[in-house]
Amino acid sequence: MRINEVVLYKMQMQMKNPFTTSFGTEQNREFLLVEVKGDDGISGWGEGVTSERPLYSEEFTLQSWYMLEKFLIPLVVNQEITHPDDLQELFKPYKRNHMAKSALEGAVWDLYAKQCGESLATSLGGTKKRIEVGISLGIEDSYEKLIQAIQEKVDEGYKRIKIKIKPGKDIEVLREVRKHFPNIPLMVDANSAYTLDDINLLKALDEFNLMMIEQPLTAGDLIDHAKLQKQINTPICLDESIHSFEDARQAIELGSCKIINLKIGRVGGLTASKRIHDLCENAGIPLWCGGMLESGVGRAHNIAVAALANFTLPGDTASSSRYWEKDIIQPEVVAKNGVLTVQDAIGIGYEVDRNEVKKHTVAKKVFS
Ligand SMILES: O=C(O)CCC(=O)C1=CC=C[C@@H](O)[C@@H]1C(=O)O
Ligand SMILES: [Mg+2]
Repeated sequence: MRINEVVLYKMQMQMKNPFTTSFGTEQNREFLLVEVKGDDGISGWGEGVTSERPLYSEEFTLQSWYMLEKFLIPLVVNQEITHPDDLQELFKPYKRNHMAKSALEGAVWDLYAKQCGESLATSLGGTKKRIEVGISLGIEDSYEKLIQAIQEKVDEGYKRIKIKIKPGKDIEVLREVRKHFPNIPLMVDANSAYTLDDINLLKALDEFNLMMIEQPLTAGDLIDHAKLQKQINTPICLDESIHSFEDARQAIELGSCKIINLKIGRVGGLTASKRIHDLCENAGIPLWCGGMLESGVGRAHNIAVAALANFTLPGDTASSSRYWEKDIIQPEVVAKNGVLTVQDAIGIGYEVDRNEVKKHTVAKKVFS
């Protein structure tokens, strides 16, 4: 497969509602799209899931743009690529920068699947045709608003509800939620807001019959999570501690978690995602696909990867309409009663709406 041209887009899209976590609030999403053009005018698309500020990890959009322009795109443009897996080796000399690598690698995977005449899910080895999804709710500023938001999403049929917690907004919030919703599948995401000094509070979470507690301790930590998991019944799910296959291998060996929230951008792309998937499948560690407030391109990639067999728990890939007045793909992603259908169409399975992309493009560069 020859990559004749690469187009880099910096996008700005206003989300319908602000999304607040323990480290900040986001509404005006600034992210990247990568388009790779092969022979016969076929394009592959990938999304860079950074934000304007390095709040989630050390990566941010301006830095990702530079990483792609200066180092990664030159390795790929005007090159023959035998298989998207080859990019792992090609990108190896450059450390981390996983979201930048994932944006370009994802576009090449989409092009590869289209040229093979199959869906991206199929190219990845995905077998599932339907995917159960949940929804991640940001921190609300009142109990009433949180209860109302949960009720709305339960009524829409989402298969699990994820709420954010942080010190001072945890036990009481969960008591209130469980008072209204004693039996819904419920999980919490702490986004690293706690330490082992909070052990008694973290033990108290066992009372709420949570599916899991996501990333309670420091980003990147495995040792303290392993100590914590031995002392609480609630399964720990890791997000910001799993940036690679190696992290996943060590987390499993140490017993740092019982579940992993896989994010394609965080681990450096679809090839790494497949490797982590296979490792976790063999170790009996279930996965679900996390979200980074993606546009439809990133959402499509998340659906494709969640078609792999060991993605057995509902992920965060909610409908496009939860985030955007109008998405940049057609058709939009629509979860029906908390279930998404994996597209049979080739590649990511959705058409990229070039007019919509143009409306939200604030910078663009063509490499050929
Ligand atoms: O895309 C979605 O709907 C999930 C959003 C979400 O929960 C997150 C987005 C980005 C960083 C995190 O704060 C958080 C997460 O931990 O998954
Ligand atoms: Mg998380």
